[in-house]
Amino acid sequence: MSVTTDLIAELDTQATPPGLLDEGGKREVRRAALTAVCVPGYQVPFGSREMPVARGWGSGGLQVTLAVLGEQDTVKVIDQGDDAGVNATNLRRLIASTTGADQTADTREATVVQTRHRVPEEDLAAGKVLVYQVPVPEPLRGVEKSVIECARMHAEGDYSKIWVSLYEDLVRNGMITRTTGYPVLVGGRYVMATTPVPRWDVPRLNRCEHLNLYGAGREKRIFAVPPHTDVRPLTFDDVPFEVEHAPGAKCKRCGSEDVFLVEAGPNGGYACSDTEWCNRVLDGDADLDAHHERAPLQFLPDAQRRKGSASTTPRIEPVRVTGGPEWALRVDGIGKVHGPGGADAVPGTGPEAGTAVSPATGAIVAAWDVSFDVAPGEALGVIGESGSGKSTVLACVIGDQPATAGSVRLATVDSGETDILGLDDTERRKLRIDRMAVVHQNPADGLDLRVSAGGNIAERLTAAGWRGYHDIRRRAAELLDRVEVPLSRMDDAVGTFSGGMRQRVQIAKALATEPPVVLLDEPTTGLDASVAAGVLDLLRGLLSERDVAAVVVSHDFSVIDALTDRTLVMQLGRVVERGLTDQLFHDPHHPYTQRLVAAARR
Ligand SMILES: Nc1ncnc2c1ncn2[C@@H]1O[C@H](COP(=O)(O)OP(=O)(O)OP(=O)(O)O)[C@@H](O)[C@H]1O
Repeated sequence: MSVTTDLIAELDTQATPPGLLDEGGKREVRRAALTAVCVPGYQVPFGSREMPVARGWGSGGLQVTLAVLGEQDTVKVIDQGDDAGVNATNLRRLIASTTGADQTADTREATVVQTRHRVPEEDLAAGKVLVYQVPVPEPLRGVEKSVIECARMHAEGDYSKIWVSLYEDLVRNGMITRTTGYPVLVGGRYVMATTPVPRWDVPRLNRCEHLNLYGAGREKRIFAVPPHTDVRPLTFDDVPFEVEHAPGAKCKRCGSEDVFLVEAGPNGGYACSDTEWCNRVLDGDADLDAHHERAPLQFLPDAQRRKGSASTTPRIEPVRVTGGPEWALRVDGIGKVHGPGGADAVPGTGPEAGTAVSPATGAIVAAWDVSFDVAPGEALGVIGESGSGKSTVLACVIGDQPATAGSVRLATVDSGETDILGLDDTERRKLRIDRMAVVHQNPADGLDLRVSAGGNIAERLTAAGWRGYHDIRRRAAELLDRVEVPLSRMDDAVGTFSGGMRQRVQIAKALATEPPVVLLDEPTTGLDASVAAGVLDLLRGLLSERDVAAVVVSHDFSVIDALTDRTLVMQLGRVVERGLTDQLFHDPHHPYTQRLVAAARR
């Protein structure tokens, strides 16, 4: 803090205080803060300026405070809960000397309070502003590394990864142990990190009277909880949110029990974290009844409440339609051209031309004019050598690649009337929750290997709206049992599993929401022959006992023969033969099919 201290000493000698933040900068902060107030919980980007404190140590909070303070304001700064700490004292003096605002240590007198770790025990009245110094604004940090993916998840309200992190915490510790930065749903829309306050302060934000402004200098974000906004801590229906509290703990100095307590030091015991409140209680200058009434006592830990309470989450029924088309999935004329020309690149490619490369444009015609449908309870095989275009067709169907031509319909979407290729990315991603599941060749593409087997299944279930912790565990156990993963491994990270077990977990996850369509991309490639045979057996059983429509993509006729009823044979992006799998296997007509069958028989 020596830079800050020197600066303050210099500022103290000047008659007219200079500004630390130019007026343009303040305006930008105020504009961002206004947007943040209009969209509660949303992180608004702003052009964070250099401040005489390190980024991550309060520069965001300082900029917000400087931008909102006027000369008639009175500012208070707390660090941890204490007005007298070095950081708090220096920031308060710096703010007062550069803005002309009055300074105070009394929350009742302050119009703007800057804080790092606490909401003051004295509730802030309407019209007051609480500014937070935010070190980590992103609630998805820790569950998602990509900033772009975090933005997508916020935009789509896709918070299943946060739910999985809460699930994993419960599995490991029997309770949610997360302390600061507890995730909350603000205004029913955005998940926000309540950084850096303890869980004790989280319920106190709900429908509070004052304005909360959060400034993150390093991450260049401002967000807000305006007065009277709903702030709900994320928790499962059957796992109550709890604040930190040790039974019987009270402040050694003032005797308060209904406050946030910290350990008192080497001699043990507890003390108020909010030193102003503690002093006022000792001086008889605190409204104890009003404080007690608003303390988050209904959230005190209660082991009885934690055990076996029933969830209110209704069971999600498999999505099925009656009276619609006979097929569950219908693909018409799918085509994909990599490179220039679109449909104009197609002539001169395909099996007859002996190439997938367009003579006209040089583009690769990965697939063209591929059509099929699959009925509930039926499995369709798509077979071809490497490079024949089968994965491309699958990628177009699931939305991983935009198709150049064709249409894809699901009976469960608008009774098959809507071409799902015309839906936007968000809508297509939602279809993958309970309408259409994929089992990837590489389990790492379908699973988070750091998360437990149960947690991976929980991700799909929470995305589908499941909010009962015990229901989720029961469902995950049922599925893992069905795919023959020992239940003793349910809470182990999938990264510690063998390839065959990972594939089984991926299959369990794909089936978790009973989707009517399942797409399997080389489901046994990469597994040892005996392990692959076990997975094939399992899939055969699962597909026959469920009313799903399956598409199985493989280069191996023995996989197709084991699982499917009908098959398409693909070569250089085109379907060259189709028919009943049995027939194709025993009486292949096309020379290419004959080669594939011969290879499988060898
Ligand atoms: N992004 C891309 N850019 C250019 N060409 C591509 C791209 N992706 C695939 N291709 C080409 O499209 C053709 C079909 O590829 P695809 O991966 O669909 O075949 P596949 O039958 O699934 O093969 P594999 O079994 O090896 O995955 C191949 O010639 C491939 O090189």
